[in-house]
Amino acid sequence: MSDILNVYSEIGRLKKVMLHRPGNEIENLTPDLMDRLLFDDIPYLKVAREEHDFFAKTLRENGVEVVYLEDLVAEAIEDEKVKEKFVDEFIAETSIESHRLRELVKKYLLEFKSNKAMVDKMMEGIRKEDIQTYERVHLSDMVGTLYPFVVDPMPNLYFTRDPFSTIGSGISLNHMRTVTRNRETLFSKYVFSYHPDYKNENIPFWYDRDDTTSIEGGDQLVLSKKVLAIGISERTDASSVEKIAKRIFEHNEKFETILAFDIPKKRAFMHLDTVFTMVDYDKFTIHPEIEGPLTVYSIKKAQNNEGIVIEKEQMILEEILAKYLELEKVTLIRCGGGNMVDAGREQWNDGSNTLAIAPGEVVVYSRNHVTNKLLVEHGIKLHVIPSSELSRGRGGPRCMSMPLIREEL
Ligand SMILES: NC(=[NH2+])NCCC[C@H](N)C(=O)O
Repeated sequence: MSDILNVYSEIGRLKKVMLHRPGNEIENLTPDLMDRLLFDDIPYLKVAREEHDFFAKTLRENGVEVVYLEDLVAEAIEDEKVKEKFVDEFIAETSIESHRLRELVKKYLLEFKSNKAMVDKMMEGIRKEDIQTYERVHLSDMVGTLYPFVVDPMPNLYFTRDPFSTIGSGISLNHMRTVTRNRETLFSKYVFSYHPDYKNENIPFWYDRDDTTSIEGGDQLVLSKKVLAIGISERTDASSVEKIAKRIFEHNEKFETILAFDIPKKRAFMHLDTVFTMVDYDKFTIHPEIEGPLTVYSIKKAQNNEGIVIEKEQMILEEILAKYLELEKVTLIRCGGGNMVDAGREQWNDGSNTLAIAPGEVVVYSRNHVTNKLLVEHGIKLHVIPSSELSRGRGGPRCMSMPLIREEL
C-alpha cells in the first residue's frame, strides 16, 4: 500500500484531500463568457469562499488533511528551471499569438513576488489592463480590441475532482473535453511530476493530458478494490474508457472489472457523479431520470491476458452492482425521492453528488432537503454545508474534492 496515493474505494475513511479555494477567477466571469467557461450564473465570491471554508473546516474537523491545489503547484515549481518551463507551457496554451505579447506576459508572471501569487494570477486570468498598467503598451493592435482578457480565467478550478483523479496508487491525468478545462490539467501535471512529495515516487499515470480522447474525473468512480465505474458521458468518450482499462490491467493494479456506465449526453448530467454516487458499502444515490436510458458494460482482462473483453450487462443496476461488489443486496436512494419535480430541481443543484468521508457518512449541500431527508431515513450520517453560491458552477461536494488517501476498507 502506498502512503502517498491510496484510493481503493469511494467510501473508505478520507485521510487526505485536495481542494481549491475559489479565487479571483470567479470575479472574471462575465455573462458573455459563462457559456464557454461552463457556468450558468456568476457566484458571489465572498460568500462562495465562506461556503468553501465551511466545507474545508467540516473535512478537517472529521480528521481529513486538506491540501490546496494552489499551494502544491507553488511548491512544485521551486526550482527556477521548472518554474520557467511551467510558465512557457502555460503561455503556449493560451490563445495569445503575438510573440511580443507572449514575452511580455512571461516577464509579467515571472516578476510576481512569490510562486503562490504567480499561480493565483495564472488561475485568475489576465485582463488587458493588468498588462497595460504593468508596462505602458498599447495592446489593441495585438489582441482583439473588444475582448477584455489577454489570458482567460479558469473559474472551474474549484471542481478539483475533474482534471485528474487518484485511482488505486496511480493518477489519471485527464484530457478534458473543453479547452477551458484542459488548461487546468497543467497544474496537476506539475504537481505529480515535480512536487517533492510525488516526484520521486514513480507514480503510474493511467491517462495523460496529451491523450487525444477525453475523460474527466467526475466520470471516474472507485467502487471497490476490484471494481471501477467510469461514465461514458457528455465529457468522457467510450474509447478513453477502453484505453484506461488496458493500462490499468497491464500494470496489474488490483482492479478486475471496469463498469462503463453509458449515460445520456446532456449538460445537467455532464459526469456520472452528477447522477450517481456511493454513500455506503451497499447504498448509492441515483437520479431517477437516468435509470431508463442507462446501459452498463463490463470490461475485463482477456483470459490470455491480451487485451480486454467487453460485455453488455443485461440485469438491472441494483443487480449488476450487487454481483460485482459481491453483496446480497444494493439499495439505490433516489434523488428527490423519485418525484419528478424534486428530482429535477435537486439533481440540477447536485442532490445526488455526495462526498463520502467514511462508510455511511457523507457531505451534502443544504439546499437539497428532499434528498437529504431520504438519506437520513436510510441511516446515512450527513455533514451539511451551505450551498447558495458554490452550486452555481454546477458541482457539489464530490466535484469540489479530490481524495489523495483513503483508509482501506
Ligand atoms: N465532477 C463534477 N460533476 N464536476 C462538475 C463540474 C462543473 C463545471 N462547471 C463543468 O462544467 O465542468
